[in-house]
Order: sequence, then C-alpha cells, then structure tokens
Amino acid sequence: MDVLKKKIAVLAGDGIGPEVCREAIKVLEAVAERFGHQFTFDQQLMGACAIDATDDPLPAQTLRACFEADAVLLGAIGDPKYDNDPSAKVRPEQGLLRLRKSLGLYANIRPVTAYDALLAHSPLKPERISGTDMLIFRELTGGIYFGDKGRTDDGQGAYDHCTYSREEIERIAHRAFQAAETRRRKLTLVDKANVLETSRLWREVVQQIAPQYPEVRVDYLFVDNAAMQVILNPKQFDVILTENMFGDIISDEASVIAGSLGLLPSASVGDQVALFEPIHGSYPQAKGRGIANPIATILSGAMLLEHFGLQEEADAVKAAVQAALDSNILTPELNATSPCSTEQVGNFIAYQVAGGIDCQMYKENIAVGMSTII
Ligand SMILES: NC(=O)C1=CN([C@@H]2O[C@H](COP(=O)(O)OP(=O)(O)OC[C@H]3O[C@@H](n4cnc5c(N)ncnc54)[C@H](O)[C@@H]3O)[C@@H](O)[C@H]2O)C=CC1
Ligand SMILES: CC(C)CC(=O)C(=O)O
Ligand SMILES: [Mg+2]
Repeated sequence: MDVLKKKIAVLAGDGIGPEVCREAIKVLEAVAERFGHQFTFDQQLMGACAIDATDDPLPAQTLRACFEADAVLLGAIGDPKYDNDPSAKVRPEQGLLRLRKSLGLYANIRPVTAYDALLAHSPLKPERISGTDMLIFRELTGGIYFGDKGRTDDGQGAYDHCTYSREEIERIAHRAFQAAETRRRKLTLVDKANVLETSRLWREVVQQIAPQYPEVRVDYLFVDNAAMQVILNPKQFDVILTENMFGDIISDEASVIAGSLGLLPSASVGDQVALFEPIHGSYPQAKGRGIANPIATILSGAMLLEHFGLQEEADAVKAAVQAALDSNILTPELNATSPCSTEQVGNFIAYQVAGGIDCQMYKENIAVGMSTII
C-alpha cells in the first residue's frame, strides 16, 4: 500500500489544551506506525498563548499553517485573566471565532454516546441514557456569536445582534439531513421560533428542504423544551440541527449523558480544511495537574482519520478508547478510587492502537509507578 502522507496543523492552545493534544498526537502517531502512514504535526500558537507571544490571538502564521495543512487539530483556548476582565479588548476567544470564520467551518458535528461502561458515572438514571446515540449539528460561523456587538451610546446598555441568512441555514441543513439519512432517519430542529425571527427563518428553510429527504422524519422543538428533553429522554434524538449558541449549550448539557465533558469530540467542516477539537474548553483549574481527560481530543483524532477516509484506522482508535473505558483506565472525574493520569490514559490507548496490551498488566504497571510504558 502507498504511504499516506498528511500534514496536520496543531493548535494546542491554553490550559489543558497542550496536555490533551499531546495524547491525541501520540495516538495518531501509533496509528501511523501500525498502518504505515506518515503524519507530520505543525504546532502553532492560538488563544491566550498567542496573545502573550504576538498580541494577536490568531497570528497570520497560524492561519497560514492551517490553510496549508490537510486538517487541523485543536486543543482549547481561554484563560481566567481574560474571563475575569470584561473590559479586555483582545481576547483568546476572538482567535477561535476568527479561525472558524476564516476556514469557513460552518458545521460543527458533535456525537453524543452513552457508553455502557460509564452508565453508572452519569448522574442520570442508567435506563434513561443507555443506548443514547445522537449527532448534534451546530451551526458554527453565524448567529449571535458573530453579529454586531457593543455598548449603547450612553454606556448603560449592551447589544449582541443575531442574524442568519437563508444560505447559512441551507448549507448546514443539507449536511444534517444527509447524516440523518445514513442513521435512524430522524432530524430535530431546535430553535426558539415562538420568539425569534431568526428561528422562524430556520423553520422555514428546513421545511422547504425536507421534501428532498422524504425518508427523514422532521420534528421541531423549542430550545427550552429541548434542554429538558435531552436529559429526560435522550434516546428520542437521532440528529439535532441547531444554531450556534443553542448548539453550544445543548451539547455541553448532553455531555452529562456520556459521563464527562472530557469525552465529547467534534469535527468542524466547511468547504476548505476541516478542524477537529474536543467540545470542552481550556479547564484552567486542571492545567499541569495531569487530571484532564484526553479522550475527547483522542476521539476528535478518530474523526480526523474518518475525514481522511481512514475508517479502519479510526475504528482502531475507537476500539482502544472502548478498551480504556471497559478497563477503568480513566482520569479522576470518571475513576475516583484508582485514577489514571492524562498521560497514562493516552499511553494505554496509543499502546492498544499500536498492537495491543494486556489491560491487567497495564494497571499493575501503573500501580507500581511505571507511568510511561510507551
Ligand atoms: N473551544 C474552546 O476552546 C473553548 C474554550 N472555552 C474557554 O475555556 C475556559 C474555561 O471555560 P469553562 O466554562 O470552565 O469550560 P471548560 O469546558 O473548560 O470546563 C468546564 C468543566 O468541564 C469539566 N471538563 C472540561 N474539560 C475536561 C476534561 N478534558 N476532562 C475532565 N473534565 C473536563 C471540568 O469539570 C470543568 O470544570 C474559558 O476561558 C472559556 O472561554 C470554553 C469552551 C470551549
Ligand atoms: C468561544 C466559544 C464559542 C467556544 C465554545 O464554547 C465552543 O466552541 O463550544
Ligand atoms: Mg462550548
């Protein structure tokens, strides 16, 4: 087989970003070794670390590297020094939003799975969440996050405008319908059409597109009800389609079904280079402590492999993650009694991908302090 050569731009970012990216890269390197591919990783600055180095959260060099890459792997950005300073004019999140816009990443796809091995870790009743398998299509380059924002002239008020064009809705709606066709053929549009004009446009466009996908059953939920239904009866959902802010909120909420925010990956796609990132943020409280769960980023790596058309390789990563879950090789938020570190979880998954390892032996190695066996 020909050697597949791919260049991956890595924007590790802030907080736990570099720690979780390190483990995802380790796993992708194990994939390359086992399957005979060549992946090169081009590390670039974005977020608070980029502001520190260049005064710009998305330096031109970083953007150029993304355009020159076959895919982008992102950790997370954000730092409390900006979160706690509402007057800061330059902010890490501006880099992320500008990146999404510049790369045209209009569809953010967030799978939510209830793993049998973790059912007991969710605060939700196992029988309610068992078997959950939903795919959230979050619009990523429009809506209120990108509208005009500012303070009123008297300085006593503020505004954030929410706008959507028909075209912005159509392009992600088609992707969501196409995904639903390959799954359980149900699409739920989450909006606030009883109040918001933008939501009424979303309904109008989805109703117009729906006849092109006759096998897909469409239903509509207001976002407040959806927020409740997602945890009350998550199994009712197949594909959820929604706008930017609602998707941001609903997907963090849905991570409670999986058991941890540190488990949910995502793919952001558009017409150019695609980007893969965990749905969580920079979790600054965990920075440098080795407690961050790397699985969301590792699974984002699996989505990256699928994007390259490497299904067998992606399946190998998912199987290795499953082995970690089944063997309780997990970070402290999911395993309080015998927790593993970020690095140990990454090592185990990479080792599994590279050729397998006996789980019991690995646990014994961890117990005697051999944290780096790969
Ligand atoms: N895509 C991105 O880069 C995002 C960046 N942010 C930024 O991240 C910073 C922190 O924001 P927060 O609201 O605290 O959200 P966050 O997602 O960083 O953390 C929220 C909570 O989720 C849990 N968590 C998150 N990641 C985890 C992991 N890998 N393993 C285990 N538990 C994990 C922790 O309990 C944490 O307290 C802010 O500066 C924010 O702007 C927030 C969301 C997304
Ligand atoms: C800057 C935010 C929009 C990041 C975030 O919360 C996300 O993408 O999920
Ligand atoms: Mg979010």
